[in-house]
Amino acid sequence: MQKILEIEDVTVSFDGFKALNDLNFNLDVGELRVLIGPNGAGKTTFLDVITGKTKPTKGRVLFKGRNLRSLSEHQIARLGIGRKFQTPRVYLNLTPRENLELTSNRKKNVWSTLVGKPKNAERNSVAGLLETIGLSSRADIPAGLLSHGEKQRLEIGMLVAQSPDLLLVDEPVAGLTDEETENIGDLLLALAESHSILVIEHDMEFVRQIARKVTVLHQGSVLCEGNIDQVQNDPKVIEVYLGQPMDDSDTAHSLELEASGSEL
Ligand SMILES: Nc1ncnc2c1ncn2[C@@H]1O[C@H](COP(=O)(O)OP(=O)(O)OP(=O)(O)O)[C@@H](O)[C@H]1O
Repeated sequence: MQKILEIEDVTVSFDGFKALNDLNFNLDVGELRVLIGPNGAGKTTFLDVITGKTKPTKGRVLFKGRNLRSLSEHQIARLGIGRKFQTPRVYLNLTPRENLELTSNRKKNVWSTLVGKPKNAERNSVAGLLETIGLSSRADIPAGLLSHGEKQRLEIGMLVAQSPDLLLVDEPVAGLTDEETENIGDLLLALAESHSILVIEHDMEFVRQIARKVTVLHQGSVLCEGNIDQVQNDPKVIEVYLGQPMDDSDTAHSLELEASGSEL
């Protein structure tokens, strides 16, 4: 299977503290993977080394076989990596349609004339995207009037409008209702048919909805990888989530694991 992302022995040190520690990770082309781990496990740093925001102290990050070492964040984004941050960043006074047009146009000016693929362009047309993200009937109202979940879907649409090959999605369902959470899950599953996707998420019910394979990060390394049942029943994972002194948010994470029906 062809790899879209290869992380080889990556360490990131901050003043001697290893936020990532000899990390190895691969993502297949077309795969949808979920990354979980307790607070401070290195999840954000993991995304930062992929986007080039942080450079590895040691090791290599390859995207489509290309070493990203000497590339800037901007160059890496143009190679086809799109990142969605936790809080939606949409233009609230513009409509969803205008938000999507703006993102598509910006890309067109800069880049798509060079790499434009008609099929993708068609799929990513604004009308098609509005349908994909379930906002066709809300396309022409100010985005400020959308619910939090709808804004999240709009921002995912804006990301897709830039035609990335790899989508990095950071905690997309934090603070959403159950129904909105399920909508986001369905959207990511639909996008997974034509993209490689890496999602960071704590909500285990959501992880169960979308994940085929889960990677657990702990102290900057991969602790365990497998399907959701394998991961939730792995003694090492149980220990990490429940066997250590925890702050409040760690407790919240472990409770989510419990609530999801595992044997924890
Ligand atoms: N710029 C930095 N300088 C020093 N330490 C850092 C820096 N960035 C991250 N760290 C440390 O590295 C560790 C991993 O942080 P990171 O934010 O990647 O974890 P995380 O898994 O995303 O956690 P959370 O779930 O709380 O967001 C933490 O202990 C953090 O304090």
